[in-house]
Amino acid sequence: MSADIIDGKAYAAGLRGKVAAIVPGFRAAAGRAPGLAVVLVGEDPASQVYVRSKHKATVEAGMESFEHRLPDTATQDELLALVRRLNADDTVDGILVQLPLPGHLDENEVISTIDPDKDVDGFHVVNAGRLAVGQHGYVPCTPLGCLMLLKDRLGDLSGLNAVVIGRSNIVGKPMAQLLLAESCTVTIAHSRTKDLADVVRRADIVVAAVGRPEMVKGDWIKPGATVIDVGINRVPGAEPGKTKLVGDVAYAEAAGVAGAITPVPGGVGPMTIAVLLRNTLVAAHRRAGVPLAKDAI
Ligand SMILES: NC(=O)C1=CN([C@@H]2O[C@H](COP(=O)(O)OP(=O)(O)OC[C@H]3O[C@@H](n4cnc5c(N)ncnc54)[C@H](OP(=O)(O)O)[C@@H]3O)[C@@H](O)[C@H]2O)C=CC1
Ligand SMILES: Nc1nc(=O)c2c([nH]1)NC[C@@H]1CN(c3ccc(C(=O)N[C@@H](CCC(=O)O)C(=O)O)cc3)C=[N+]21
Repeated sequence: MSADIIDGKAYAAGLRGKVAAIVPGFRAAAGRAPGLAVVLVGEDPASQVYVRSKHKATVEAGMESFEHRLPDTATQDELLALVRRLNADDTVDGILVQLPLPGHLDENEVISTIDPDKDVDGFHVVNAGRLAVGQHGYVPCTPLGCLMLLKDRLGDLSGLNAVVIGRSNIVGKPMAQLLLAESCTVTIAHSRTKDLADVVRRADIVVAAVGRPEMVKGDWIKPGATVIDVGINRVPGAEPGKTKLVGDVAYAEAAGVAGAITPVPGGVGPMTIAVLLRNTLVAAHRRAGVPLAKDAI
């Protein structure tokens, strides 16, 4: 048996296309384009790559991209001042501060300073609270992207056993909230979970967000289950000096058992960026008071 491959890259391209198709109507109604500000502190190479692909995708969708780069010597006060300036700037609908920040900076304080209505990452406690109680807000891009792939594949998720491995504020916890809101029976596993393999074996849906290369083995997967691999791990490649990306799931093994599985790369990663554009488009409509049909995006 061989699992269907869930093509996140193709789904994400479709979502970006939908966003791009809605932008002209927003421009006509609001007299400006939706705007996304991305803040990058320091020179981390992986972060630079992400920020560049976000910029490219934003511009391709017809939206305004404002990039702000600060040196890694930037102080907390300088970063907070920039965030406050972006909060006050009416042409900015979404603000994303690329994480992780250099160690001397306080991420929590930075995120708390972002206007929750511009928090298109969905990291502010106000948005985490809105998600927890079922109010409209902004949902973190990666778990929302995972949910879109799951619903596209499975339709109604109610009653399914879902296991989320990882309990971070940006992936695991909001993923569990979303699955709960879809009426799944949700288990959240983490580094202290006992008999993780047995917990995973009960799951109709497995979302792995751990950060450990190929930790989830094929024989942990219930036959026919849907496997969403959030992990992005850079490991040594076949040739010396080269690296490759692998997920948190042992892909080849798991693909022999699962019903469907996301690859790495080409699975969840591209969805994260597409959902960021989607969240920015929604923020622009809400902020400008331009109506957006509920099922438009
Ligand atoms: N595709 C994308 O767009 C994105 C991908 N990622 C990737 O997803 C992965 C997770 O990211 P993130 O949530 O930020 O990571 P964190 O490091 O914040 O969280 C990892 C979680 O995994 C748990 N964990 C660690 N070891 C084990 C173990 N042996 N068994 C079970 N659980 C374990 C931790 O448990 P505990 O809480 O007990 O320590 C923690 O809850 C990373 O590979 C990251 O690169 C992240 C964001 C976006
Ligand atoms: N404020 C903030 N918001 C984020 O959403 C955020 C962040 N900080 N910091 C880092 C993580 C990670 N993240 C990814 C985005 C795209 C891919 C992606 O496009 N991955 C491609 C491959 C990219 C490659 O080849 O390196 C893929 O999986 O196919 C991966 C990971 C967003 N993050």
